[in-house]
Amino acid sequence: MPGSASGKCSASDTVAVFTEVTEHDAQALLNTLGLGALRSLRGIQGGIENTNYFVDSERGQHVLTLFERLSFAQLPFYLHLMQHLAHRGIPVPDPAADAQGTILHRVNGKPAALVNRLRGASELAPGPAHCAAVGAMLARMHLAGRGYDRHQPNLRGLPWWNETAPVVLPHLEPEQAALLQSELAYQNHVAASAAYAALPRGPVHADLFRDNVMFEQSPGQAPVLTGFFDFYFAGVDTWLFDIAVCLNDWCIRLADGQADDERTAAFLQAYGAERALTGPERELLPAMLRAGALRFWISRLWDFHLPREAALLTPHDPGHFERVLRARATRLAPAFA
Ligand SMILES: Nc1ncnc2c1ncn2[C@@H]1O[C@H](COP(=O)(O)OP(=O)(O)OP(=O)(O)O)[C@@H](O)[C@H]1O
Ligand SMILES: N[C@@H](CCO)C(=O)O
Repeated sequence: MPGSASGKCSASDTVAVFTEVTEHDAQALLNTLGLGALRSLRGIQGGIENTNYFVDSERGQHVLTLFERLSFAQLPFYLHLMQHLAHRGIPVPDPAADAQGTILHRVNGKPAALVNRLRGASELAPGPAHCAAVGAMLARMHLAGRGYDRHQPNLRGLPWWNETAPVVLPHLEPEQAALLQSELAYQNHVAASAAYAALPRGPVHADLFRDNVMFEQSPGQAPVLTGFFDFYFAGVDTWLFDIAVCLNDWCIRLADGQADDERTAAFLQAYGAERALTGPERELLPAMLRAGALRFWISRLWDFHLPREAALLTPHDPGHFERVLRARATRLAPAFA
């Protein structure tokens, strides 16, 4: 298949990279990590960026990821962040270390990590209780990220929007191009403001959509958040940007891109109970909601019009985030809890 000598096609006969891992390869890694005998190994077909396997060992249930795009040089920031957060009680996958403390490994020539498997499942139709759980855990994660000593900017931040907008603009209708250019100009203006400079910042997830959170749910009980995962767009940015990305997914009606007030209030109230927003954060929330929509509109346009080889089973709909941006640009800020 194109782009992956060792790859095979997924069930949907697409060209996403998927590297075969044998039981022998998996056992060798488990030996390195002191995790005992392999009990089972099963490929996960869901992902579009990486090769993922469920691995059961004598010591527990894990997920093995072979990174198809990220390099050995890029990965330590993400993996050590996950370790830092996990060791501070945030439910995120904790990369298993060998006797020397190494958490980035090599399997079939690819960079690889083995993490604990989170219990539960994603909730793709969240209610206020799910949004509250995500808001509270996001605030706890931000606070737990203080003191993380590696630095990598959000690689999908303002400089990337400025670089990528000219690449996608030729593919847009004039009215869409005007919206993109005016919003970009506005975001450059916001980023140069004193209020923006005063925003608290640190490591952020930056892609905490519904499909990157797990819950366990029993009938009649409140949902229990069992983990955040897929940290491979994380970087150092404003905490408010992370909040905006979440509000734009968890608290939006997917049908029309409009905010859902009840879910928004639940999210913000729960976040604020763990960490009160500062004055500049309250001031800039409407601008950052627009920034969060712009970020995913641009990346989806880029994926849609300039698909990379061996990626993207189904490009996400860029029109959704165009609608979210239009809605955010014409609506007043959400009420604060
Ligand atoms: N630590 C984990 N615990 C439980 N399940 C996991 C874990 N990591 C990944 N998964 C499962 O594997 C699937 C694919 O993982 P992930 O979303 O990270 O794939 P990806 O190809 O890296 O990224 P994406 O498709 O989101 O761009 C997830 O939807 C989830 O079901
Ligand atoms: N969450 C992104 C996909 C990349 O993880 C999107 O919905 O466009």
